[in-house]
Formats: sequence, structure tokens, C-alpha cells
Amino acid sequence: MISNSLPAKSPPVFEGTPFIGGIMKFVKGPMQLMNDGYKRHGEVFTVPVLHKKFTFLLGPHVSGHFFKANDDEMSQKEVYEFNVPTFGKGVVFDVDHKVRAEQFRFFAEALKSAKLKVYVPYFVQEAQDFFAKWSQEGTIDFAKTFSELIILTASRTLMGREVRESMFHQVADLFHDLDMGMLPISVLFPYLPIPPHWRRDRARAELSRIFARIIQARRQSKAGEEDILQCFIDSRYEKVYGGRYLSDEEITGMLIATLFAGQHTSSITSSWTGLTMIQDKAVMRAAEEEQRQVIAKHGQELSLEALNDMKVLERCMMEALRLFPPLIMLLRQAKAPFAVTTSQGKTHVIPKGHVVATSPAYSHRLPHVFSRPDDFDPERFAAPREEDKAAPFSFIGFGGGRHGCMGSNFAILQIKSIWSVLLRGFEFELVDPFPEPDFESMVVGPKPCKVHFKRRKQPL
Ligand code: HEM
Repeated sequence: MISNSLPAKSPPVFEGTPFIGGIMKFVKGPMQLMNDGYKRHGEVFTVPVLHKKFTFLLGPHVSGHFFKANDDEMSQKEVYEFNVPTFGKGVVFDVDHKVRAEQFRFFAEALKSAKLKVYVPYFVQEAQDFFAKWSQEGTIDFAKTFSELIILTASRTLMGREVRESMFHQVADLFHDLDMGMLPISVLFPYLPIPPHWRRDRARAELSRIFARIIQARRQSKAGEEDILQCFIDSRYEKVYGGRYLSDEEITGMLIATLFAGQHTSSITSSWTGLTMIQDKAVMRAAEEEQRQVIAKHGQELSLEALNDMKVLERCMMEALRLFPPLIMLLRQAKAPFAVTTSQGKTHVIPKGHVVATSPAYSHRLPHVFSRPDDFDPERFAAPREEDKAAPFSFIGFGGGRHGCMGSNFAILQIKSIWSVLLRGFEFELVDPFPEPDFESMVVGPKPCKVHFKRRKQPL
């Protein structure tokens, strides 16, 4: 058992001016803070901010416990609780660990491989219909384009046929209000009485009413749709609540949580995948050549099997996610002290109560983890290099361990569907310089960047 009073072994403190020093460092942005802290202290350091202590664990050597520990040791609830007014009461971060474990079983069931086969034709159909509306050539911003497209596929695969076919715009507008109600200030004060929070609360209540009607109609008709909404309707608790089905309110909350986990992350990763490929002509040629080979083998149909054969495209996506992960910091609260040992062999004990942070954005750029880490080099994921597998938790774009992303396969297939349709039908060029990440936003995507597209005379 690790004692909670081992000051000699506590992480070094990176502060400056006592009490407010940490805040000043946070104000400069988390990337700058991690950069300065890493340069001064290495992989482990603590930043005190008011009454809280943030301990950073940067890189695979020190982040194993972060990812592997159970919820009683490393808890998400306290650090992600600001989501409760958005997701709603009674789900995810508003329930104890036992209930949450069951609810996460429902997510896992809805997103398991067998279901993905059903979702793939929807990804493809939505992408084909969407890009069919583009003219011969023009200028777009990927960030805007992909967020429009992904809310369409999300409504088809997640919220169901009823929403996609007859109330798409109404529901998309309500989700927009929910989204706009999630501001940096909401992390600290989720119930602050400000207009974006009022609009969020109104939208959340209206979504409850809409989904209650849909769920009741489905329960009566017993029509059994093939989407994530139906998975939640059919889900039953096992170890809690006397084994009952989810309530309408819980189903709505689970849907919103799934949408928030997948919407921006997927549209941002689609954008960076495109931007990085367009920037690197040799990689783009390899991805196009792969499409020709897949068409020769599978025909024009974008089936699950065809998508699974696109290894070059997948590596491009993973490399875009390594360089530009949309979730730049992952957080937990330490419920018990634990020890970590750095790559230099130094051991620190992180005390109970610390907020613990690890960072895909920072860890992915460490030169002892990925060679020439700032280069876009998708082949680093291919055998025999496989740099992502050199040590556990080297690649954490989808998190890892106990709370690793449950939608990663869903996201990979969706992004590959979109980019297959685009590569086959269009050619692209950057109009603006390659964009910087916008670190001001909650989920970090590219700053605006114009891209020129042109329909191929001869589709691939
Ligand atoms: C490229 C797209 C995506 C990225 C980069 C991404 C990234 C992540 C990351 C980093 C985590 C771990 C968070 C943490 O440890 O605190 C996570 C968790 C999660 N993601 Fe994703 N995600 C993506 C798409 C999706 C999609 C499409 C869905 C659902 C359809 C989804 C559902 C989830 C769920 C349910 C969790 C929580 C797992 C748990 O806490 O046990 N994600 N995701």
C-alpha cells in the first residue's frame, strides 16, 4: 500500500508565483504549459491552481496507471461532471460507478463489430448523396463540410430513421444549441446563469420530448430498427435497478453522450486526414492507387470488406490523429496515491486528490516515442516499424486501457467511407497555407482553411 505522505517522492511542482502562478500558466494555454513544464521537469510535474493540484503525466512510461486503473482508483466522474446538464440526469457522469459500468456495457453493445456492418452502407450512402450535390469545382472549408455531413450520418445511425427522414433540421438545431452551451467557462461553472446555458437547457428539454415520442412509438409498433437508438431501447440493466429497461430520459441522455463523443472528434479527424494527405503528394498518390486496387478486387461497392482492405488510407487517418488529436487532454481524479517511474528511472508518488492529466497532443510529439515526431509519415504505423506499438499507450488518439474509445472502429469506418468517396470522385488542392490547430476550442480542430476541389473527368 502506498502511503499518502511521501513528500520526497511527490512530483516536482511547476508554479512560479505561489497560488496564482499555476493559473497564469494555464492562461497561456495547455500546450504552452505542458511544453514549459516538460522542459523544466520532464514527464511528471504538478501545477497548483487555486485549491487544486494538476499533475501531468506525459508519455507512455508514466501513463500506464492512468489508463489501466479502475474507477475507484482513477475516477472520471469529478473531472467530466460538467457534462451533466448537457447529457442529462441519470446517465454517465451523473451516476455511481456501478450504474455507469452497466451503461458503458450498453455503449459497447451498440458499437460492437457485428453492428458496424449495418452502419457502413449508411455512412457510404450519406457521403455519396452529400458530395453528389457539389458542383464541378469550387472552394470549401473541410471543418464546415464534415461537421454538416457527420451530423447527417449520426442522425441516421444513431438517432434513427424518424429523425433523419422527418425532423433532421429541428433536431440538428437543438444539438447546435446544446453544443453552443458547452463553453470553456462551463467546465468550471456548468450552471452559471448565462444565455448559452439557458438555450442549452431549453434544447435539452425539447430533445427529451422529441425522443420520448419516438421511443414510445417504437415500443408500440415493435418495428425493431437497426440503429443505436434501438440498441438502447432494448438494453436492460443486470446488476442494478432490479434489471429494468432504460427509461426514456436515460435513452435520450445516452444518445446525446454518444453524439458528443463522436461528432466533433470524427469531423475534425476527417478534416485533418484530408488536409495532411493533400499536403503530401506522394501519400495522396499512394492512397489513390490503393483505391484503384480495391476497386479491381471488390468492384465499386464500398463494403465493409473493401474498407477493411484500405490500409494506406487507414494509416493516413491514424497519422493525422497522431499529429492532431482533437482531445488534447484526458483527465482523471486520483482516488488513491500511486507511483510512476519515468523513462529516466525516477519514481514519483502522485497523492490522492490530484487531478491527473495526460495529453495525446503532447505525448504523440515526444521524440523518444515517435521518430521525427513532427513529420507526417503514415508508414510509421506499418510493419516492421509499428512505432505505435513500441510501448503500451504510445498512441493514445483514441485513449486506451479501461476507458479507451468505444467508437474507434465506428469512427475509422466512417472516415474511410467519406474519404473513399472523395478520393474516387475528386481532386483537391489547398488554397490557404496549411492550418494551425485552434487550441482555443474545447475539441481542437484546424483553423479555417480553404480547399479547392475539382470533379475528376474520369472517376477512379
Ligand atoms: C476520430 C474520432 C474519435 C476520437 C479521436 C475519439 C477519442 C476518444 C478518446 C481519446 C476517448 C478517451 C477519453 C478519456 O480517456 O478520458 C474516447 C472515449 C469514448 N469514445 Fe471516442 N473518439 C472518437 C469517436 C467516437 C465515436 C464515433 C463514438 C461513438 C459513436 C465514440 C464513443 C466513445 C465513448 C462511449 C467513450 C467512453 C469510453 C469510456 O469512458 O469507457 N467515440 N474517445
